[in-house]
Amino acid sequence: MIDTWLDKHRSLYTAATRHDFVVSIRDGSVDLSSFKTWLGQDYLFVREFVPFVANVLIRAGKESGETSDMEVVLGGLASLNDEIEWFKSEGSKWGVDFSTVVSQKANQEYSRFLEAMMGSEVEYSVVMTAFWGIEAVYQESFAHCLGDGNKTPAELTGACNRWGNDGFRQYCLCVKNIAERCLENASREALVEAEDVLVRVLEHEVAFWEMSRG
Ligand SMILES: Cc1ncc(CNC=O)c(N)n1
Repeated sequence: MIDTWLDKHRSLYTAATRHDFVVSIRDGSVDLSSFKTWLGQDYLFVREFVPFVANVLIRAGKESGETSDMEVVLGGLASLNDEIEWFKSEGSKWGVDFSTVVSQKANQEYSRFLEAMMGSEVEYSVVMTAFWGIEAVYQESFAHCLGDGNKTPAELTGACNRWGNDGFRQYCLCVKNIAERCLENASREALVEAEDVLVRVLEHEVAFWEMSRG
């Protein structure tokens, strides 16, 4: 199901996973002020993403019928704990003071979307599809920066490894499998909604990368 949707929305998926900012990290031409802007905004995003994932965790425990779903999501939540610590150390490395960073419009809109996804009327299959999309865009984007022939600056490989590593890729595949299993049993209405939510995630991710332009 998900691969069919990605094929249908291929140009949007490519825009989200091969954005100029990501390509500039890979080819080494990245503007460091763009990187700092992204770092500050992403730190704020991740703080909003934690309650969303916690909500997914609760639903995985109650609604999934598969004990392994909860373990997969718990793994994701645990890595967000490390991630917040990583952001703090990157913030001091780059001289970005998160306490003064103001959430930009694209970030606020993404947060509002995450909040809407936490409503009990949103089906588990739809939430899982959104969750997969959010994680997969970062995995694909940063793995690209580590791929053959990259000229990624050494000081940025930490960021790329965080989401581009093989463990994160495996975790995204687990989330995708959960979403696919849920979509197999979903109603026609839920399928329409899940596709729409996936498209909106991709649009939010493109707008998020766009903030790095300053
Ligand atoms: C805007 C955005 N999308 C996805 C991720 C990846 N998930 C958790 O870190 C992220 N950090 N930021």
